[in-house]
Amino acid sequence: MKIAILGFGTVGKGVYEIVKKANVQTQNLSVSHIFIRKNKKRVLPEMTDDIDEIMNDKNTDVVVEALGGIEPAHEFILSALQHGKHVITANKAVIAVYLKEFTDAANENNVKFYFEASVGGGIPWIQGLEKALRIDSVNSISGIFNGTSNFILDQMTRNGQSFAEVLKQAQKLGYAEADPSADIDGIDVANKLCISADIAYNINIKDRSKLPIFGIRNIKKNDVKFFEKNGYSVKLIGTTHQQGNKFDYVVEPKLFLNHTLEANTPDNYNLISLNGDTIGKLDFYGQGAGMFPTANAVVQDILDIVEEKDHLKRNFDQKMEYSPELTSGDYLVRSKADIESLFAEYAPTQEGEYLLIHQIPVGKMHEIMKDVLNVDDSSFMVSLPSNSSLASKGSIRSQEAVA
Ligand SMILES: NC(=O)C1=CN([C@@H]2O[C@H](COP(=O)(O)OP(=O)(O)OC[C@H]3O[C@@H](n4cnc5c(N)ncnc54)[C@H](OP(=O)(O)O)[C@@H]3O)[C@@H](O)[C@H]2O)C=CC1
Ligand SMILES: N[C@@H](CC=O)C(=O)O
Repeated sequence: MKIAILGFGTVGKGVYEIVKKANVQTQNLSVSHIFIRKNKKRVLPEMTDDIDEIMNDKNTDVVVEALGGIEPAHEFILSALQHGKHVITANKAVIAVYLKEFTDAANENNVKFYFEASVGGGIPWIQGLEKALRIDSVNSISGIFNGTSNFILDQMTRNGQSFAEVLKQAQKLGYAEADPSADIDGIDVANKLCISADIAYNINIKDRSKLPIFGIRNIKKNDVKFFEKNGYSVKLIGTTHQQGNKFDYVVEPKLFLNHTLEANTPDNYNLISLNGDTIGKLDFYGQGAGMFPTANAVVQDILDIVEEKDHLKRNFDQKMEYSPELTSGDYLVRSKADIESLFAEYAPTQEGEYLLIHQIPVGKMHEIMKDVLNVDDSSFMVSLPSNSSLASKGSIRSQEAVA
């Protein structure tokens, strides 16, 4: 099977090296082309800057898109599918927007569109979710979906390093996106959660402008210390629940007691959980970012094509409504501005530097936080786990589905 790799960065190079190493399973794979920019030096014989040469090459069976971003990735993926080539991509940004279009194009052209590496890096999460869906309805998904932010929060907690210092390390290690604001502002988690929810509920989330997303850009060493002193670790979490024809969806920092699996998920690792009606809670854990874990997931998809292993068929045509009120929770907010009146309905109490907000609908919390950021753009918020002692003493309670 001949493979063209579009983009020769962290993931593209990883795929190239795994294919070149050729063990028993991969020995029939070879790289036909590597697509690079026009201004780049061609240091390998497979390199080309001519995309048409790849699309028109009848001997190339699979295109691995590892460019990142929306365009030209979207254009090249569609074109490859229309030229009768299977496509594998790790690019969650483009899939989150065009999953249905790519799936339809793959079906029309009788080829495969696989994207395991796009969520959870090396973790077989999409495969696990699809397997669960063969039997169950999956009514919630939650977890740590971003390696860079987990690495940052983990290093800040364990080694007391500053945010800026650790972000640089994550970039050097190849974990961060080309524009790392996607990692730290929660956009990358949002993309991965959209893809997961689309598959789990067989929907096509189109309008993402109203979805509540709050990242870790504003977290300070002192926040991490305060949480630690109270027995908590902070993690950037993506969560979705489904109830009847409604679903919710949120990306936000959340506290976890120090003995929990989430609190003990280190470095670039991800921990993603689903809840199915017969399987119950199922956890998926592994490296969520980095060259070889991600490339491994890409090559696994290629091997599924070689072995003619079909993935679950979804048409993303169920109609479901996003509900900002399906879940409520307790939050801590740190802001230099006088914000108590904004939360007057939700029994705010002062906890040291923080305002503790009780049982507020998640959508409402995020809406008000936009106003808070308008008056102080360094404000930070964190969601509290269910039954947290901090919230009940007035000292930190919870996010619970209003079932
Ligand atoms: N790194 C990781 O751990 C993971 C990454 N991913 C996803 O995989 C994809 C690739 O990520 P990664 O390898 O880290 O990114 P990199 O930035 O390391 O690599 C992307 C490569 O593609 C090249 N490229 C971008 N646009 C073009 C273009 N228009 N024409 C030709 N070449 C282009 C870049 O060149 P240049 O440098 O000149 O811009 C670069 O060499 C992204 O979608 C990312 O979200 C998914 C899971 C994990
Ligand atoms: N930047 C992403 C890469 C993998 O998806 C992350 O840090 O998780």
